[in-house]
Amino acid sequence: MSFLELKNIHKSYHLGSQTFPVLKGINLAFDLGDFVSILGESGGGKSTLMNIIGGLDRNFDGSVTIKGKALNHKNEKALDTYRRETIGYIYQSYNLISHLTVLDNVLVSLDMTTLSKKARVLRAKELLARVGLAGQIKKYPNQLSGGQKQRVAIARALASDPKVIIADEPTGALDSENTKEVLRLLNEIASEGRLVITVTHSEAVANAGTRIVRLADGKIESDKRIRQAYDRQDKEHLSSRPLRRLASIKTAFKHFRHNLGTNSLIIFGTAIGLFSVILFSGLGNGVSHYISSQITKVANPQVMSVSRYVKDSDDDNALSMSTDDTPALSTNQLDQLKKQKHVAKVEPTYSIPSATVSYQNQTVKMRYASNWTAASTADAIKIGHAPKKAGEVVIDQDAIAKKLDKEHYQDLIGKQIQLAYQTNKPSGETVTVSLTATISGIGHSDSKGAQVNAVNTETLQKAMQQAGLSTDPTEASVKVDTLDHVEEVASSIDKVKDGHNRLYKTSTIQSLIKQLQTYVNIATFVLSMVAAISLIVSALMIIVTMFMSVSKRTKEIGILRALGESKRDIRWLFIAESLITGVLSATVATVIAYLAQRGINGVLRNLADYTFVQITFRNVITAFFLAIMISLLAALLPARRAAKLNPIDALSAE
Ligand SMILES: Nc1ncnc2c1ncn2[C@@H]1O[C@H](COP(=O)(O)OP(=O)(O)OP(=O)(O)O)[C@@H](O)[C@H]1O
Repeated sequence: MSFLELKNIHKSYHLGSQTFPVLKGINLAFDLGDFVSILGESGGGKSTLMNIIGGLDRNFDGSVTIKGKALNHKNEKALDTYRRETIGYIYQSYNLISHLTVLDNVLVSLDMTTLSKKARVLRAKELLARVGLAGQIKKYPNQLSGGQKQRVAIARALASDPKVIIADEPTGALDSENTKEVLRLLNEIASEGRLVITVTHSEAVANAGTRIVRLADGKIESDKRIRQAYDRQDKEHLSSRPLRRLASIKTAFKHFRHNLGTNSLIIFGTAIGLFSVILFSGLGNGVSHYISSQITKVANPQVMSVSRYVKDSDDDNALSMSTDDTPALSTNQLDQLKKQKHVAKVEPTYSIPSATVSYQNQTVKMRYASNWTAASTADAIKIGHAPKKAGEVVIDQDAIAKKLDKEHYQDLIGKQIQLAYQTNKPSGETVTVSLTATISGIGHSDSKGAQVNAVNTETLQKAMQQAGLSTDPTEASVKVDTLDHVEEVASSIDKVKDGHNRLYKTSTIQSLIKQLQTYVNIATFVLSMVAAISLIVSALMIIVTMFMSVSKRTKEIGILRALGESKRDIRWLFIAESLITGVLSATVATVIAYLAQRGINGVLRNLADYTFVQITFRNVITAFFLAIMISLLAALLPARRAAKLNPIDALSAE
């Protein structure tokens, strides 16, 4: 039994409806230790036969057997393994990978062996030293002479320790000196117990081997042994494995580096889209935090106001206030509110629409006042303290205090004022409520027009009672134990029923913040859409680049397939390159976004003492996620196309 046998091989090419038979029943048997030359006229089918022997061609009739076992040409994986383990190729045009160094060209094949990284590099260096290129390992193919290139190709063909070396016109492009060296090497390879099959036009080359097979008209014309075959030494063979993923990533990275100029532009273009996503999200964060901080300054978000629910009123509107027609909350109802889960405190809220303040001999009009509750913002009190004790009052700095004593308004603390206002009893009768209180603090609101005038609740209630008014409020302020429970408490109060009728209506400042934040989110979304469009452009850019890369690298794909890489390896090669582009783009985008954040915040700080752009870690992660998704999607089609290429067609690409 011979090592490799061709049995009744028939092969035809089809052009339209025409059939061109090229091989018409080839039967050949090859043994290890032989250096066989196949001679024949041009177009006689030599290369076609080599592609069949080498496991690149699957469409033929007949069979190829290795050690008596037929190769299954239908099984692509089996063919990948066959090429990887058994076959080494040497071509007339060298077919080295231009963006890899001499060493890396040899390592491509070694990356599909089970050797350790160190052993792979060592073997590659040994093989290159054997072909006389020890000093050239860092060079790129275009820095080598033709003879040197062919010697790299020989080293690469031997790298995975294959039993069969197929050499297609290996000396066709070489001068006589280099031809001699290559033939010496091929003989040496055969003498190691390998089978060397070479295709040639040259009688001189053929005569350097051990056996000459002549092809004519698609058949074997003659098969002559001219020298005894070398001794077969069936040595231990290097074992192979599918290509390491990391090796694909490394090759992708090397190609990426090789085209750094173009790739930098693509990265920059893609980064612009990602940068806008990060920056706009950061701006959205900053603005919504700004809005909530401004609102929190005016009111306490942990407190909600509750009034009686009136049908047909514009309920659920966070900004709506109770009106004169709203029924009052009874003491029992205030108790009911206090019993709700997570409620910390319930206080009645009274608003005084217009009052007069008298101090010594002066009288000043007070546009608005209320009682002091948890909803009042302690932040607004600039001098003194809140009117928490009976008989205390806080007055507004500009509207009242400065009018009473322009120069020394601070000295008003501790002084007594009289406050009076008129209101209607339910019967329609007008009454005057008046009280005397000590100024405990002077307030100043940050929001324009708002006045900080507040009377101690107990004091106001007493004055109301004296005027014959009920102290049942139309509104109550309900303080919740923690901010997280505000929504929950509001919805449970809204659900309280008296029989079938809903009793209360809540209004939380949190819903106002939420409402405003919705606007900010909408604005951020619109900006993100703009960013998304530039991301789509970026994705298209990557797709086009990848397609261009596939057509530029068609030959490389053929070479890698011939070396035994599978379709999956090829697909992964392009996906890896696209992913590298995506991840680097996201990195560049993050750096630019942080720089822009610094610049913009620096400028805006002059307008308001606030950091408006607040890029979070989550924004950055989102950008990376988007970049990875985009590059994966962009690589999908080109990578598929690359993987689908027929290795023979790919190899013959210019
Ligand atoms: N993909 C193809 N489609 C159609 N015809 C093809 C194809 N490949 C090769 N042929 C034809 O098959 C025949 C054999 O081609 P092949 O390349 O095997 O010949 P060869 O003996 O290697 O020639 P040369 O010595 O010139 O390289 C030629 O007539 C060629 O035109």
